[in-house]
Amino acid sequence: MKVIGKTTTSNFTFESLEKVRFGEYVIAKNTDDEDVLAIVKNVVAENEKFICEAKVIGVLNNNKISVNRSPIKPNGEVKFCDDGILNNIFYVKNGLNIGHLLTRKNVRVYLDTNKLISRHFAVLSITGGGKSNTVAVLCRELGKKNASLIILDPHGEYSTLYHEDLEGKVKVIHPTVNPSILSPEELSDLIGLEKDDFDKRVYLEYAYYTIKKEFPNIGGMEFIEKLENLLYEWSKSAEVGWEIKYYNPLKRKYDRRKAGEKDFIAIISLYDIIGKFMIDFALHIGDKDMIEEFEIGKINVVNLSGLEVHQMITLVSFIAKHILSKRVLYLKSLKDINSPNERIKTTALSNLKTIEEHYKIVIKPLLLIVEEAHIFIPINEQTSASLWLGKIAREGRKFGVGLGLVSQRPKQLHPDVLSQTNTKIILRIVEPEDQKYIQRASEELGEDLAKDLASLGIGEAIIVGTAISLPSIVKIDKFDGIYGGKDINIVGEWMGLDDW
Ligand SMILES: Nc1ncnc2c1ncn2[C@@H]1O[C@H](COP(=O)(O)OP(=O)(O)OP(=O)(O)O)[C@@H](O)[C@H]1O
Repeated sequence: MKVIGKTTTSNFTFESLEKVRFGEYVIAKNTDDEDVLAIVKNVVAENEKFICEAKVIGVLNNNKISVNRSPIKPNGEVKFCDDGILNNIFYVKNGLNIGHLLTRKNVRVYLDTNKLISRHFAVLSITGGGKSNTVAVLCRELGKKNASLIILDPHGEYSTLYHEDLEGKVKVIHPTVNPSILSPEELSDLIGLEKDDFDKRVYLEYAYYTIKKEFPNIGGMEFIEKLENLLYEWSKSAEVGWEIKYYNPLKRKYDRRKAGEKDFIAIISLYDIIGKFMIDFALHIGDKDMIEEFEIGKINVVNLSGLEVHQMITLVSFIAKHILSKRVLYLKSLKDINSPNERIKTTALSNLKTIEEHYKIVIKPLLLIVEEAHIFIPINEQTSASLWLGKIAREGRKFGVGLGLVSQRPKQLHPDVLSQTNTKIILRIVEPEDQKYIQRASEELGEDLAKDLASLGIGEAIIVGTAISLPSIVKIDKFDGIYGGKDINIVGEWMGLDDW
């Protein structure tokens, strides 16, 4: 194969008598006689020849790639890059072995585990493109490294996650929340109060602090029942225009408030909402703190299926907030135990004891994978979940809390958070708007790769970012275990009716 026509430092054309495919890796010499690795970006068949346009990747030395500063030697020889060189380029020690180069079945592609997690990542594709399979393969690889994972799973796709390498490592968590450890704000969100429903939110807060004051040790459903009873009493007082007595935590004393018609309406509708919440959410109200259930070194799958969106958002916000804050507190306490200040040291020791007893998962770095991330980090509003997931995206790297966003609606994802995901695993994206949106969120995804997105097959991904040696098209392994992602065989189930 031979270079033809003019060349530059970044592109050249060559002709070949043997077949060359898009995405193929070749080596040519530059004018400093260095080996330059390039990737075929376009092939034109002309009579018996193939005219190929190649894009320079960089100068090859000892399997490392450096910037190419000299034009490709005109009329120089071009040869296929052999698998051995590519395997060395794409191998990463302690990396995640997720698949092979699309054009090279024998070249395995590894992702750098530390860079993938510490700098966050996103898995994006149209529905059916292979996101869940990709996440399952990542779990398989991370499980081998005893990773601490939390998967927030709105469709319950990972509750059936099984692989022989993950024996005993998958823990499915039925999301329960103890309302008495939520903030009044979180509890208002959880029962479905609108952000601007101030009247109800104020009375919920009054009732919340009054019950906390009068029954400091109750939790779970008992706490909600006490709230409901108090609201009922208040509604009776408000109905006849009496005063309402409530505990004010700021003044640390009881206050009184004259209740009128407007208050009565707010209180009685709040009472009804709480009653409905107790019925709809009963299975998710507990007196334990869900965070205590997460186990270190395991894949903790929080099955959110069956919940309403506002309930999912509140639970995800609660998990993200408490995971980050407990991890930060743990690391701070590890430093504070060496403080000369006795009070700081004692507090730190007590915090470490509590965390090591109840919240082991934050003792080591951990990864939070958010499926259907566009629900929780929407472009058009600041939800309580996006507040805390955004904090993890911005600050998590310092504390060893990684974020993995999975979405089939990239352009509905908040751009600030998507752009914080340094590595992008992008499966088939057909919508030009989605392609442009992803491109704006990741500088490595050049025009040439972006236009390939629509032609990717199932499980074929363009991977860009710091966790992969080179931006590449990778065929992700088909997960050789079980997860909930396989398509339902609709006609097979219908035809099976004959046997009913
Ligand atoms: N890398 C792959 N190799 C072979 N088949 C794959 C691969 N990835 C996914 N598939 C198959 O494609 C189908 C859809 O996969 P998957 O559920 O991962 O897609 P998805 O993008 O998560 O879809 P959804 O958005 O509906 O969850 C499944 O039947 C799966 O077995």
